[in-house]
Amino acid sequence: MAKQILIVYFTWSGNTRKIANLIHKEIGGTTFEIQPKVPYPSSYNEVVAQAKKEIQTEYKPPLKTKIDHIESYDIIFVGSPNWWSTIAPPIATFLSEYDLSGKTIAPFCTHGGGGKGQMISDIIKLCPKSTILEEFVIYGSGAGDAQANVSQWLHKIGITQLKR
Ligand SMILES: Cc1cc2nc3c(=O)[nH]c(=O)nc-3n(C[C@H](O)[C@H](O)[C@H](O)COP(=O)(O)O)c2cc1C
Repeated sequence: MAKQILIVYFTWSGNTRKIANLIHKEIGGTTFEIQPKVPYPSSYNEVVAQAKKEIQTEYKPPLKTKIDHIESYDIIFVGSPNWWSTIAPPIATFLSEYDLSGKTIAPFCTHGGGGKGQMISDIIKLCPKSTILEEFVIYGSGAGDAQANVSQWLHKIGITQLKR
């Protein structure tokens, strides 16, 4: 039976959504944009300050909506922008709230020059019982033109299931 694929991501300015859409274009599956119950401010300075506080205190913001039947998915793509060298807090909430043990996680991230930072080790910490595949990392503003890179990565990690 075909593996069930879920593509979960958080985005503040749209870059990570672009990668999620490119993954979906290649392999299909279900996409889900994680949103916190209380939206982040739209001002850059304000969101940077709020994110710093949340990350320092390991705050996990409540999420707006629940994902139904997470147990039915085998492979979960998890996308986040690099926020203060780690995953955005709503992604930390997602990884903590759902039981992802035994599942395969394919992380992807966009950044503003700092690369993946500690994002992958932080994902591993929150999902000790999942198999974490090699990550996809890209500079944020290049996200829209990344189809070839995304395709190459999907082949490398062996997920090439076609949309049906
Ligand atoms: C609150 C905040 C913190 C950020 N911290 C970092 C950082 O530590 N390192 C980095 O390379 N980029 C950082 N960035 C830049 C984002 O990672 C980058 O612009 C990313 O592509 C944004 O993704 P999005 O459009 O999906 O929100 C930060 C951006 C924001 C808004």
